[in-house]
Amino acid sequence: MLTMTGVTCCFGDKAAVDDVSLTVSPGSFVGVIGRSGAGKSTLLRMINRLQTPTAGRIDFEGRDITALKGRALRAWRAECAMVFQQFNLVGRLDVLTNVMMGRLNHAGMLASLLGLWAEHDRAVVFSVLEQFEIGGLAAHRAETLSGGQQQRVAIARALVQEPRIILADEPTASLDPRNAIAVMEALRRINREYGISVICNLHSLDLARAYCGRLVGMAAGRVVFDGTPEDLTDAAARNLYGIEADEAIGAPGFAPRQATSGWQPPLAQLA
Ligand SMILES: Nc1ncnc2c1ncn2[C@@H]1O[C@H](COP(=O)(O)OP(=O)(O)OP(=O)(O)O)[C@@H](O)[C@H]1O
Repeated sequence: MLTMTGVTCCFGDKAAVDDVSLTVSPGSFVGVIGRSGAGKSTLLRMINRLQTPTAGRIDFEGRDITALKGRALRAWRAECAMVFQQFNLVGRLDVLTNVMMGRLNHAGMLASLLGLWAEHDRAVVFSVLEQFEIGGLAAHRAETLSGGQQQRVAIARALVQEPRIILADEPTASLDPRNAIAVMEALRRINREYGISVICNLHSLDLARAYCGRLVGMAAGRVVFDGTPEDLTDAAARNLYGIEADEAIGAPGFAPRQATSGWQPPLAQLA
């Protein structure tokens, strides 16, 4: 269970996130929605401590995340993997090496630097690449891939980290609708088949409604909506997005696809 209590983050005298209290149950798929500047990225970045809260407290299963330092903080970051809008891959390295970086915590730094990956780690990575239909790209340099493929590589890297939570910050923002759906399907698969919680900032309300079990709406740093996609009426959405409503609500081409995959074994059994 992830719990945020009275969490605030100020930049100068402006509160980007203002007194937010939220609880996220294990295995949830939560979409954080709201117009640009509402505080969505700052909220996610505080959970993995890329940003330090100015006030309040974040707890995960009895651990005070806000107080973590050094090795304990690094361990927490391995437990809550982050996926970014701009993928954050090393472009000149191949896909396999990029995804292997997600295993650093398991494989050890020296072995990783020398490329001495254990058979088990390689097997886990290849299995995940296959699941995301990018196995054939393992030897390709990351910078030669399309945006949608790069984002699936980034999600594969997050998954092989074996995190408890995946924090995805606008993972579809730079993708066309088809690739956006492929990326959301990858996140859904991680959530459903591995039971990993996903907290995902999304600008497209259609994607948020189609893929998230719970929507948290932010405005001016505060939580102003918290409910299921069904609870979010068009009027409430228009209120949330203000002048961005047409862009967020009306984005065409995001018809959800049904998940096609069956159950897969957890990572530990893949190799
Ligand atoms: N490092 C920073 N320094 C100063 N101000 C910041 C910083 N990061 C965010 N802000 C401000 O905090 C507010 C919230 O920003 P944030 O990026 O969290 O919003 P957002 O909802 O994710 O927006 P977007 O959808 O455009 O990414 C904005 O006014 C932004 O300008």
